[in-house]
Amino acid sequence: MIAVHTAQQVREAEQAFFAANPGVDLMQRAADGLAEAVENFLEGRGPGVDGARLLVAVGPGNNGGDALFAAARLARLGCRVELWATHGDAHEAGLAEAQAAGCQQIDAGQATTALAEADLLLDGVLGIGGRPGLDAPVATLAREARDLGIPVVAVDLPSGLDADSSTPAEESFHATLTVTFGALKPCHVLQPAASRCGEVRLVDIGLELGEPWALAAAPGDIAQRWPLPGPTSDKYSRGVVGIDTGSVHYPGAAVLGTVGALHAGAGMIRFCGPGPADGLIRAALPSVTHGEGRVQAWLVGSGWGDEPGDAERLAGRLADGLPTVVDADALRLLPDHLPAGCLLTPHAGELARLLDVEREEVTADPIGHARAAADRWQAVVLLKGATQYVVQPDGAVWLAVPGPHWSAQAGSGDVLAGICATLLAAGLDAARAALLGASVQAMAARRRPGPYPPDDIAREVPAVVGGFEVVR
Ligand SMILES: NC(=O)C1=CN([C@@H]2O[C@H](COP(=O)(O)OP(=O)(O)OC[C@H]3O[C@@H](n4cnc5c(N)ncnc54)[C@H](O)[C@@H]3O)[C@@H](O)[C@H]2O)[C@@H](O)CC1
Ligand SMILES: [K+]
Repeated sequence: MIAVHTAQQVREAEQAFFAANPGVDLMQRAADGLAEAVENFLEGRGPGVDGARLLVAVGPGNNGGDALFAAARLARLGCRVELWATHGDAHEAGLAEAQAAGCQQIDAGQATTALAEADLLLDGVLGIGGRPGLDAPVATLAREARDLGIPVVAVDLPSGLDADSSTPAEESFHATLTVTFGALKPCHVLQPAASRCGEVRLVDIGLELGEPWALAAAPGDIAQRWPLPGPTSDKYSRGVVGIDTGSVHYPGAAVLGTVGALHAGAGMIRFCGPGPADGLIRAALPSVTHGEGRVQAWLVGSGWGDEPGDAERLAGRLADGLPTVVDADALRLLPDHLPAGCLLTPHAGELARLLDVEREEVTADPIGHARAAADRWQAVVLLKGATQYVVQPDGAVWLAVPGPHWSAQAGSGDVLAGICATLLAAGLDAARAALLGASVQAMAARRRPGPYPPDDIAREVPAVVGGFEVVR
């Protein structure tokens, strides 16, 4: 799992480092890592470092300082470097060093001309001390770089972003590569801000960071944690999933959830939903059984619509006291108390309704709202979207492996709820079920980028899971 820390946590670690190591200059470590990353980028992209033309946008703080010391190193390696101090002031020692190494200082007007001929724009305008958004001349440069297709390497984070927020300001740089120091910050991993960062490279500058703000899963984490069958496995030990989803109006959601549960490796599925879906599942998925019986976890809510008797339908399933995935329409009907080990799977709109707030409030602070729901219902919340947040009642946050943007389509959530129910039935706790379920669906979608329907992506899950056995 990859640790994510807030800007404040990084600042505190920096202060502690300076107190313990008074003679060490962290900016030089950052500049070393940054220069090396730019060098690799130029080598990988064709022009190479010798003779490459760099435009460096330098802000007033230490982010600009990092950029200036790195620029000096790159100039000494043969780059032709032009510097624009975007706010007049620039890190004094850094500027002196860059000029001594042969970097040329230019003004705003010259920066536009220099950009057109640059192989790369180094964005050292603002880092973790930046307020969101860009002043007009810098915003213009950022836009021109995009229009001209000039690659941007961002120092620490693309200027204009708030380090701690998933929501990007309208004006920011759009980086091809972001070179960050000490730790990943929320903007590097949370969509849609993360899409402004491009590839993210972390440079270790020796900071000692405490408890992370969140942990982000990588594919290897999922491979290590996925429950695989062994020589003593049978259908009961692998887990029996009870599915009570679908309605007269929405039978498809029930089919999709059942497809998801089956392709994630359920030992057995008992489908207990109403008529139309039951018939469709009988025809399409012959291994699914039908009717009541012993199960180890329930999946409820997907495709229920708004029917009289839904509250009783939910209460009846929760009365079993089993771990339950509560999805979609059942989220509107939550009682005050849920059995231990339940998983709520709202998207932003459903979470907003659950908490009686506007959807925009949830998208502005997804984690805060997911925490509020997890605390109120003492259940794990999987908040779905471009970033999938797994939030536990104690406030801990995990981030699932991200998927391609193609996954944003009707039916993905139904499949995901089915995958999670299989993992609950296999005995995983709700947080692990959510993390693994959301991640494996994303990994399956990554195998088939394109507008494939969610059931096609579900049918890709066995190949991903089969690969876990090989890795372990
Ligand atoms: N904290 C750390 O551990 C380390 C920080 N380093 C670098 O230092 C950076 C942080 O430096 P600073 O704290 O000096 O902050 P920044 O360099 O991010 O920016 C602060 C300056 O920009 C001005 N400013 C903020 N928002 C603005 C806006 N929207 N438009 C115009 N001006 C704005 C502020 O008034 C201040 O003068 C990091 O991002 C990183 O690049 C590295 O040198 C290594 C270690
Ligand atoms: K920056």
